[in-house]
Amino acid sequence: MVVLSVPAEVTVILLDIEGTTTPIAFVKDILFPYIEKNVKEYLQTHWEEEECQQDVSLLRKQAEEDAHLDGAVPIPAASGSGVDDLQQMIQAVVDNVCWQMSLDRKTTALKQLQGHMWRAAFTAGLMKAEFFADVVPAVRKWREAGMKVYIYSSGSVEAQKLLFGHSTEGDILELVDGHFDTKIGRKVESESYRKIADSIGCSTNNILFLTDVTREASAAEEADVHVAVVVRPGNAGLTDDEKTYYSLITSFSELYLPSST
Ligand SMILES: CSCCC(=O)C(=O)COP(=O)(O)O
Ligand SMILES: [Mg+2]
Repeated sequence: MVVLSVPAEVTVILLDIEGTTTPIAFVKDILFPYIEKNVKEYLQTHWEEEECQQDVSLLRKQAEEDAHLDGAVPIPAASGSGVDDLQQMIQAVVDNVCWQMSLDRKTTALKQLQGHMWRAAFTAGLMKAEFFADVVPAVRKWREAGMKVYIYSSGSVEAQKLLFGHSTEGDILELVDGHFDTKIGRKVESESYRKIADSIGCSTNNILFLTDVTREASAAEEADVHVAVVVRPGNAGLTDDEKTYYSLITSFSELYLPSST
């Protein structure tokens, strides 16, 4: 078995979700289709609620920023009060959400709405989040060795908590010391990792970030965070240069903590 030694200065393990703790297939085949199938009905049912209106406002703001993009779907400002106007508005939001999802965009606006929609499905027991078999035993071991474990995902903090709270391994939320999403910054920007370190109260070089995406690994490394790229079934392939450059693991059990002999 390949073993990757965790540097002694590391006290925090920061985990990506999709492609790292959780199969991409779970996200692409279960979570995302749920949104596409239910978004219209969700908007029709919850439209008058404050939370839904905040989600729509954020999506509209994002749509304005995206106006220059090919195929972008605008969301008109709320105007008339007729039934037809409302249905047109809802359809514009649906089209915008589906357009963003077709590009697998990671905007805070899209992720916030998705998190709110998944709430009902997880709490009703309609969905359980999948984790790779090595994840929970490794996280338990790291914590026993004194490591802190945080999540940094493009999925909203609320969605992250749903996944960890309703998983095939049961409620494993207590295994996580804290959560970060794109509200702290995009995962491909190094400043986000500095802000995460500040928020945790450690130096960036006290953090080891595990992710499947090399652009994220590169941004973290630029901020002096230690990184390893996680290779899982179904993940995007890496170039030969990436395979040579990055420390690679295929299971969390390949991480060796000097303090946990
Ligand atoms: C945690 S919510 C479900 C997954 C998701 O929407 C997503 O964008 C995951 O991105 P990640 O940064 O975890 O690769
Ligand atoms: Mg990922």
